[in-house]
Amino acid sequence: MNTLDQLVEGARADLAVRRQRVALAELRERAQAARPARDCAALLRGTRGVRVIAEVKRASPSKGAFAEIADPAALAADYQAGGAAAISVLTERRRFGGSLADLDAVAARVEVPLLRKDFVVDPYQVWEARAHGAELVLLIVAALDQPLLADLHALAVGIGLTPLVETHNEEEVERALRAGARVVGVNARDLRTLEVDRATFARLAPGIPEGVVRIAESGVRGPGDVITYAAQGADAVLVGEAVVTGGSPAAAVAALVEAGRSAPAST
Ligand SMILES: O=P(O)(O)OC[C@@H](O)[C@@H](O)c1c[nH]c2ccccc12
Repeated sequence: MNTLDQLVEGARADLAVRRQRVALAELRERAQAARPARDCAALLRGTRGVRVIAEVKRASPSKGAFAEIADPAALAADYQAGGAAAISVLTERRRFGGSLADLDAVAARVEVPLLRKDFVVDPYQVWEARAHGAELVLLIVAALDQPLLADLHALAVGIGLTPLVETHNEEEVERALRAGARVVGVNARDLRTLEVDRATFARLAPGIPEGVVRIAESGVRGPGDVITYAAQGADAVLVGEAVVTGGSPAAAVAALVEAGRSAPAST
């Protein structure tokens, strides 16, 4: 089984436990009581420069554990202070060390939109995202067949969430667009093999139409990579490891934001 298959299997097993504890009806009530979600596609579109989405990330399948993060809300507040346009919170427990409790804590502290980052394969998880304060939800094309991708996308949009639809090759971009994606992520890391190829964004970006938000994900090491992605047409970059493992997360984010702001527009 490849890594992505393992992650999806683990996410399904954890989901089965949560489903026993919290009924869908209860989640829906909490989702309806949540504050109104904003149109995050509009917020992320880089009319002037590239936006930065910073991620709360303790561990990864490729690196193992690399950051303690005892207080995810404090880290998120640092990201916000550094100028992050949105914050990604990993809620996958087994390999990334995240949880919905992290998402709750971050939601209580910051104003910027939150992305629920997980292996979403069931409508229940989309409702959970909204109930726990997210305004964006990750949908990974490689983990979903086309009807399920389209259904989850429609559900997310229907309850006010902005889906970030993650792709890794041309066929997945085509499927993302067919499902109605307005925000497309290009992951430089292949979740099946965990290999990073930073040329992926440049290859796929031309196939993502004008008007659809393009996000370069994974493997951003610093301001230089932000400038490169800006020139290739990125509206935003999604960065985890580089902003958690440096000394000051706020300063690390600020340096990326500054690079994104001053980067020459691609068009
Ligand atoms: O830590 P990095 O290399 O900056 O990557 C962040 C983010 O792109 C990565 O965590 C990620 C991208 N897509 C995912 C899907 C699931 C889990 C994690 C991810």
